[in-house]
Amino acid sequence: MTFSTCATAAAVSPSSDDLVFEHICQDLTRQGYSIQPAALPAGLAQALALLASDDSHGGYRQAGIGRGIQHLTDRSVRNDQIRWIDEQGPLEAKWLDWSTRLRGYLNRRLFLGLSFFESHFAHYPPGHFYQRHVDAFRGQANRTLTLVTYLNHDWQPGDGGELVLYRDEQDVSGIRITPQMGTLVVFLSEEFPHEVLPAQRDRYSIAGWFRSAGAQQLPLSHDGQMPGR
Ligand SMILES: O=C(O)CCC(=O)C(=O)O
Ligand SMILES: [Fe+2]
Repeated sequence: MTFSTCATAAAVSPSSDDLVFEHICQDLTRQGYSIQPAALPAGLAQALALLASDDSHGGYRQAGIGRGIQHLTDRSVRNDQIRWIDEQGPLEAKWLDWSTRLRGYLNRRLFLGLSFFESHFAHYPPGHFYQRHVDAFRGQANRTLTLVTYLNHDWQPGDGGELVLYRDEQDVSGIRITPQMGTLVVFLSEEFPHEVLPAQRDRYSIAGWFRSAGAQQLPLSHDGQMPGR
C-alpha cells in the first residue's frame, strides 16, 4: 500500500497524544510500521493493565484463527486467551476513545478511510505463544491496520514473549519488540508477518485492528467471539 501524502503537523500546539500520532503517521508513510515505546498515556496504560489481569468475571476465552464459521481453535498456532473489548466500562470507553482519536488523525493525514475498530485483551500465560502469521489476507479487504499495546511492568530480557515483526515474507530475522508497559506497535495488517515468542511470565496486551470503509463488518460468530480471527 502507498500513501498519497502525510501533510505536516497542524500549527496549533499539539497534545502529547498528537505527537505520538504524528510519529506513527510519519513511520507508516516511510516504512509501513511504527514502534513507539511508552506512548500510551501512563495512567490509561496502568488502569488497562489492572483490568487486563483481572479475570474475576471469567471473560477470557481460548483464541482462535480464521473467520466466522471457519473459526478454528488450533493450539499449535496460538494458545493465548482473549477477551473482546466493548464500551461497557468507563475504562474500555477511554481506550476506545483514544483509538478513535488515533483513527481520526490517521484518516486526516493518510486518507486511509479507517472506519471501524475492534480490539481484545490478550493473556499469554508462561509458555504461550502465537506462531508467525499475517493479520489480513490480500484482496479480502478486511483488516487494514494492526495496533498492539503492551500492559506489562518491568519486562526483563529473560521474560521472552517478544513480538517479532518481519519486514516481508522473505525476512527471517525480523525486529524484536519487548512487550513493555505502554509500548505501541502499529503496522499494515496485510504486509507484515509477525509472531509472539513463548512468554516466560504472564504477558498482557491489547491487540486491535482498524478496518477501512467498505470492508466487511461481520456479525458476532456463533461462539460469541468477534469475527476476523
Ligand atoms: O501481542 C502481540 O504482540 C501480537 C499479537 C498478534 O499478533 C495478534 O493477536 O494477531
Ligand atoms: Fe497478529
